[in-house]
Order: sequence, then C-alpha cells, then structure tokens
Amino acid sequence: MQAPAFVAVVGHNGAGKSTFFKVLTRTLPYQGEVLLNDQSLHHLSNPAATGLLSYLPQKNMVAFPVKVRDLVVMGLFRHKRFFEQYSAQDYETVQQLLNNLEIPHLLDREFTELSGGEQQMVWLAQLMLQDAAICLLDEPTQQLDIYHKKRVFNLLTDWTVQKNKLILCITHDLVNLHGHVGYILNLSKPEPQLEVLSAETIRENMLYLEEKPPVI
Ligand SMILES: Nc1ncnc2c1ncn2[C@@H]1O[C@H](COP(=O)(O)OP(=O)(O)OP(=O)(O)O)[C@@H](O)[C@H]1O
Repeated sequence: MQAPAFVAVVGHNGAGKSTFFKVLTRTLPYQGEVLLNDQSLHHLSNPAATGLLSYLPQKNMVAFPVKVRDLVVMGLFRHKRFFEQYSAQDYETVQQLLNNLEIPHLLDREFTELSGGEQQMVWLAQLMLQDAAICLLDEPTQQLDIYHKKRVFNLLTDWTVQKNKLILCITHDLVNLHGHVGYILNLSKPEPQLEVLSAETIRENMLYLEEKPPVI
C-alpha cells in the first residue's frame, strides 16, 4: 500500500483492530513478518522519532495540569533537541493549526478540564503536528458530535492527499465514510483485504457488521 491512502479499519468489538495497531507500534510481541516501507518492522529504529509513524491511541490520558497549546506543541518533539524550548514560531504553528481545526478557543484552556470530544480534537491536533508519514488513529471520532465526526473525516481524507499520508483509522462510524476516497479493511472477515471505498462496499460492510460476530 502506497501513500497517499486513507484506510478505514473496521470490525466487531474484539476483532483485533487495536491489537493490529499495537503490533505496528511494537507495543505487542508478534510472530511472522511485518513490513513498513519494504523494511521489516523489527529492523526499523524508533519509527516515531524518525517521522515514519505516529499513533493516536483509543484512550490517551494526561495526569498533570497542562494548557492545550503546551500539549499540542509537543507534537513537534522530533524537531527539538533534548531540553530545547519551543519557540514563538512553534506556538504560532499551533495557533494556525487550531484555527484550521476550528478550535482556536481551546488554545489557553486547561486540557484536563475539557470535554471528552474537545480532548479528542486536541489529540488530533498534536498528531497532525507530528506530521509522520504513516498515521494510526484508534477511533479518533468516538466522542465527537455529529458535526465534528463529519468534519474530522473530511480533514483526515483531505490531509491524506495534501500531505501524501498513509492513514489507518479504526472506526465504527461507517456512515461517515460516504463520499471519501480510500479503502475499508474489515478485520471481522475471515480473509481481510483492502476494499475500495464506495457506496456499495460501505453498505456491504455495514450489513456484515450488523450480524452477530463469529465466536472464535
Ligand atoms: N492485554 C491483553 N491480553 C489478552 N488478551 C487481550 C489483551 N488485549 C486485547 N486482548 C484480546 O484480543 C482481542 C482483540 O482485542 P482488540 O482490543 O484488538 O479488539 P478491537 O477490535 O480493537 O475491539 P474494540 O472495537 O472493542 O475496540 C480481544 O478478544 C481482546 O479480549
């Protein structure tokens, strides 16, 4: 699979979607061979630090008080040396990104006081700032309202093309995939494969997922 490509990773609860991402982020041991950019995952040195891979987990916690702009600016970590301060230019970049995401009003808010959906938009901003070639997002719209769900899918699919990204996005929101260019990977199917997004493949996969999952 070559960039640019947007892939919606779908499947019943427990189908293995998050497990698939944990393998790609090397947080789970695995058997067999996984290739990223034609290289074995075992042989890649720190894909996050080199800008190859970024990952937005389903549950992302912050246990300390932090302003939104200070959390988002950390997305630029790989351009900084150890203990190097973020510059006024870096914070300007954050401001512009939050403008694009329509959340400029969150800039100076305390992150832990935000709603679940607001927090999810902030994490998305930080991931976009990381600007990795391959982005893994685990249910990034789970807590968003209808407007923001639609908006995030538009943002992600536009971003895929504009910045030549490979985006793998776990989602249960198949309805929001209508009108987008990309693929579906349904991990509930016995032999999952990339299916080109279309009204027909979305409908077929929705019908598939409405059925009781097989017990393995
Ligand atoms: N740490 C773990 N130890 C043992 N089994 C696990 C562990 N984490 C996940 N599993 C199991 O692996 C299977 C796949 O889990 P996974 O979290 O990948 O599912 P998922 O497709 O992401 O589901 P959901 O849609 O509910 O998020 C499940 O049966 C789950 O119980």
